[in-house]
Amino acid sequence: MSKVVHVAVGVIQDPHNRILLAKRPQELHQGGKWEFPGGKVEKLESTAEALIRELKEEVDLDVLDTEPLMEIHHDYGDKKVFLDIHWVTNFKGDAKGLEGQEICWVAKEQLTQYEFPEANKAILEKILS
Ligand SMILES: Nc1nc2c([nH]c(=O)n2[C@H]2C[C@H](O)[C@@H](COP(=O)(O)OP(=O)(O)OP(=O)(O)O)O2)c(=O)[nH]1
Ligand SMILES: [Mg+2]
Repeated sequence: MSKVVHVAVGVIQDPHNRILLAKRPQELHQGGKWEFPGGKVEKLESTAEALIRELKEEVDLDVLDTEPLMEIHHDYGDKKVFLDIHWVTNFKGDAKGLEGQEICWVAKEQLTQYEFPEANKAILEKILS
């Protein structure tokens, strides 16, 4: 039995109600698909700490405040994930793809035009409800 990867995920919303998406590098798990920025929670780290660290590392944003949105368990067959998803509506800075990844701010009603990993279906439903 492979163990579950605990991932902190941020649904980052700007004052124009746009959401930040990042493209997963092709060579990674679920590569080429769009994701909400985030990454693995490390040992001895809380989800909030992981989210703050990952969003700084990946998109250069300083998270000021987060709010729990939902939790998703998903089995991709080759990998099991536990996504701990938070709203991020209070942050500082201008988003940049610091790891060379493509990023974009997308109006909520345009989100359905992007290809996401399977686990994200439930997140999309929640955001759009
Ligand atoms: N960040 C993020 N990950 C997601 C989303 N949806 C989804 O299924 N995932 C999955 C894909 C990956 O298996 C995992 C994210 O882990 P990660 O980004 O830290 O790991 P990685 O693939 O970069 O792997 P590694 O090289 O760092 O070990 O969660 C999402 O919206 N955002
Ligand atoms: Mg990541």
